[in-house]
Amino acid sequence: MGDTSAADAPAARRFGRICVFCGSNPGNRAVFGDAALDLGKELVARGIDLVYGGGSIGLMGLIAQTVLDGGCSVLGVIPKALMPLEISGASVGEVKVVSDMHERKAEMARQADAFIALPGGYGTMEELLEMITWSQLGIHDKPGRRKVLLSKIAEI
Ligand SMILES: CC(C)=CCNc1ncnc2c1ncn2[C@@H]1O[C@H](COP(=O)(O)O)[C@@H](O)[C@H]1O
Repeated sequence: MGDTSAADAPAARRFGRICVFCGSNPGNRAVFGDAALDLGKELVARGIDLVYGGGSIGLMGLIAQTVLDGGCSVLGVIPKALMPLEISGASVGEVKVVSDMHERKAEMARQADAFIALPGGYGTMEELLEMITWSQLGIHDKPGRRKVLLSKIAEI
């Protein structure tokens, strides 16, 4: 009794901030948007902050707005060149502008304790696979604590 292992600790204590990769489009089925909303609400319920690709459109915008509205912090990481393409209107939460895609992924990985992929297109798959291979190569700086969580991926 009283000896709580890390595996038994509440999620909020194990994962302060989670990186979510997801589509820059809403997709062609309502279930994709539902999944983004559900995950956003779940992060809020567990007091977990979000790091994501910084877009205000598609599933990215949906989950970011849900987490922000729920009172958790949102950090978007986006290359300057992509801002006109992926931010429409106001940005969501704090936005960190980086120089390119490689720096974006590195910064997202640095800021996150774990990764989740929601439905998305080729960009989402590329990001997720890179995080998995970095883990395989030991590039993640806390390999024992980092986890890759694979959710549903669908081409949208
Ligand atoms: C220049 C270069 C190294 C390209 C490699 N390809 C990529 N690397 C990293 N993120 C990407 C790449 N292609 C798209 N993304 C990002 O992945 C996110 C989701 O894209 P998608 O809707 O799933 O499609 C978008 O923010 C998009 O900017």
